Amino acid sequence: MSSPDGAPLFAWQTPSWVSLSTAASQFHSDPSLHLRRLTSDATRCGAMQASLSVASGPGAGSSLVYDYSRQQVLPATLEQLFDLAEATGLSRKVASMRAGDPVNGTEGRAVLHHALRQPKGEPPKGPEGGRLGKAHEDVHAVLDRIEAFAAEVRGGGHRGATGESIVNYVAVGIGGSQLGPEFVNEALRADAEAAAAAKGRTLRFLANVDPVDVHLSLSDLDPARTMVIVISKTFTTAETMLNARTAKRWLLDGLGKGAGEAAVVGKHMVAVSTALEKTSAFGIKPENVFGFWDWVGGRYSVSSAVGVLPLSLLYSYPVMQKFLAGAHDADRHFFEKPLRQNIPVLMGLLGVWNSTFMGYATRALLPYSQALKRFPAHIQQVDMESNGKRVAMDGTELPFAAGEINFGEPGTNGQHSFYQLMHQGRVVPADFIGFCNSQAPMEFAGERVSNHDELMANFFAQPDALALGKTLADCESEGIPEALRPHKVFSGNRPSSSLLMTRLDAFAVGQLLAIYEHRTAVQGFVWGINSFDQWGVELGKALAGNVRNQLEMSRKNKATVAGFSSSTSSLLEHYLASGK
Ligand SMILES: O=P(O)(O)OC[C@H]1O[C@](O)(CO)[C@@H](O)[C@@H]1O
Repeated sequence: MSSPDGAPLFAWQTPSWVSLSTAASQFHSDPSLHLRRLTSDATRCGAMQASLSVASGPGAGSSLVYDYSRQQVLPATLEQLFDLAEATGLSRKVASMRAGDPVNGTEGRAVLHHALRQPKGEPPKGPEGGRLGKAHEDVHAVLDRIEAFAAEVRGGGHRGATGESIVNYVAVGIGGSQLGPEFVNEALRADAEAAAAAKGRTLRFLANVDPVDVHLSLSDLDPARTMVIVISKTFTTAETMLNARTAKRWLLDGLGKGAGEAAVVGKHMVAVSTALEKTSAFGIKPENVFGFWDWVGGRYSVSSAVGVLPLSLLYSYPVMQKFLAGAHDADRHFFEKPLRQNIPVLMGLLGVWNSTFMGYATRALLPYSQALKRFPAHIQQVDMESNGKRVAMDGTELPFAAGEINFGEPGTNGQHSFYQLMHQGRVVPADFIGFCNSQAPMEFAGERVSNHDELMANFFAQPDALALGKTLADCESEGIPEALRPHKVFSGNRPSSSLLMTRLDAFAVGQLLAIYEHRTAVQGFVWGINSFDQWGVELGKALAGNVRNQLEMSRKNKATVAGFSSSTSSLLEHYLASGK
């Protein structure tokens, strides 16, 4: 992006930025732009939907409707957002990412998580075919190995050191090496096909270095029937490495005496990493290591071996192939649909509108599906680690706050928790996600139980409660006592979008993942930041290293606490004096 004289042009220097700022002021000051009025316009609402239908393959017959008519936008606002997208080179940047250019500038890396989902035998075409072709071959070489390994373990060909079949899998990893796989695991637990394939097997996630997490993950498992999967892109993450060493000791303690260390590690420990020399140094055999590549960011890695290996052990490889097919379906939609019908683009532009122009810093992810209970946590990392940045691609300080604060819980649980604030306190734009069919429909004595309809009644009602509100006049006409009326008024005009999908199966989980991954990229591209690095996590890690050394020295040699801020020194002294 550059100005006529060739100088770089930042998003905030474009004419669309100025017109969007003006439009936002109007939305905040003009009562005629209240959502109560905007949503009464059926033509406007009808135009504010985009969809994705699947005609054939594993997702055949499913569809996804994205309704954004309850966003505080007019058709003209949307046009201004598309102008901003054009002025900031969104389509060019998306094409660059697809082609494998190093769009992660500070690390000089390509960003190709979409290549992880490209179907076998269909290498990406185009001028970059050579580079992408190699990535495609590498991806499928690993997927083929996962398919064979999962079949071997699940079929009893690969047994433990004492000859028992391995039915428990403990995935040791943190951040992107845990949250994505955990979300997909939860999403499929009640899916009939996945649940049948997982019968008699368990998958747990050990992330926290807290010994309580280690205890809860391992203590009731039989090591003879357990496989530990160490998942770490870098194989240096302090928490994961410590937990991996602890898990190794737990296995050796339980099995090592008869079987010997090499047999125990060889049969019970596998790894997923890009750092193959480090996995060897840890003692994991090369044939038990499943690789991925520096062009897969940790938070974008669930469709690599990071997610596909542990979830194939639990649910079988064919189930995970459906997940990858769903993600690929949404990738194609993102790369090929025009901006105005493109769901991740619409979501991303509305995210920019709400956070940057309307001033709403927070957004809620509200799946009306218990199976998606870990989806908000996963997207929280995808989005906040990607877009929580302070400078533009070239290092220029941003004159606005990029990124959004993401949080969420499944409905209807959240309604009994934080929705009060969303209805009468702060404005929190929300994404409602619902399904036309339940994963677990219930019937007793031939009679359909209405739980899913009850759940979905809330999915449909809440966006209107937020948008339309309830006026003082409504309260009067309901005969509410005067003193109570102000407390029962809902100002409304609170934006949300609704995503309605046919069903939640492995294919749909893949679609949902890819849509939200791409939404985050869109926002980063428009803001002009690098959504694919994460330097902001480094400082805390370095300081923890200093504290770790101090604790060791103080415990061993009674060394006095030195070199910290006075607040930390005082707390450390208290910790050392009071803890064991
Ligand atoms: O997979 P690794 O290298 O252990 O990293 C785990 C997580 O740590 C982070 O680097 C942040 O600390 C994330 O980006 C990443 O997902």
